[in-house]
Amino acid sequence: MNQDPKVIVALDFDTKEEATALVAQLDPSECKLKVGKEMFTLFGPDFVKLLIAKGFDIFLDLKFHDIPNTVAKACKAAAELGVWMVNVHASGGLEMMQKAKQAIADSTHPETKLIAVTVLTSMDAEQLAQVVPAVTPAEQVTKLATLANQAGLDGVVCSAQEAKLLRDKFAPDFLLVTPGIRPAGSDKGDQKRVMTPAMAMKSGVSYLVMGRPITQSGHPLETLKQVNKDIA
Ligand SMILES: O=C(O)c1cc(=O)[nH]c(=O)n1[C@@H]1O[C@H](COP(=O)(O)O)[C@@H](O)[C@H]1O
Repeated sequence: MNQDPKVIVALDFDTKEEATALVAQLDPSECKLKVGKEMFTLFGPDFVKLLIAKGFDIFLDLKFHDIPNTVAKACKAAAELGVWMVNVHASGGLEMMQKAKQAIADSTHPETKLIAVTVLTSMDAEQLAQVVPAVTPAEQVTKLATLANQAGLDGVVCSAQEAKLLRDKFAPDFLLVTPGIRPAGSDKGDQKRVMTPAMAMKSGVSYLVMGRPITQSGHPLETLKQVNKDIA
């Protein structure tokens, strides 16, 4: 029984029925689950609590980005739902991340992990240049991860392409959580900075976030089992 599965399945569905039909096939020893903006907006905290009650570790991916006071209170509220992990955007700044971390520490669930999104995996160099000039994705990821580390966060969301760089720079327990994971031959969709599951783990990633390659595969359970085998 694996107490700490490495795959986080992103539940990006617009009906509760589709999500629960998938979840019914899954076991908390095989994967964790991610609830993001779409499902949280549609179905709220009760949906999250239902998944927690089934024994899954839940990554509540709401990517908070606001003034420090607002983000701190939102992170406290998220932690007190009993989720395993919460995230903010590192570009919200050092003070925002420090206050968020402190709010979780002062909450009823201080063990909740807090990580920061660096550069979205859907952005390539060209798209990044439209918002932050004269910097490569790797440089920007490193800069924001350094800030998150300084703020005392548990880790970052980055692409697996930056994982080796960050793994060499930070302590082994600094979590690298990587979306943009695509098994060989699968559709990239809107993801730009991608890597296969096995390569990502070899690069020092802590957890793989996978949505469509599993949920839209037609046989999600088998796909998940194959990924778990590939990274074992
Ligand atoms: O924070 C995230 O989870 C996240 C950050 C990021 O940079 N890129 C990214 O794709 N995500 C999320 O990870 C999931 C990836 O899903 P797929 O592209 O379907 O595998 C989605 O739910 C995204 O919202």
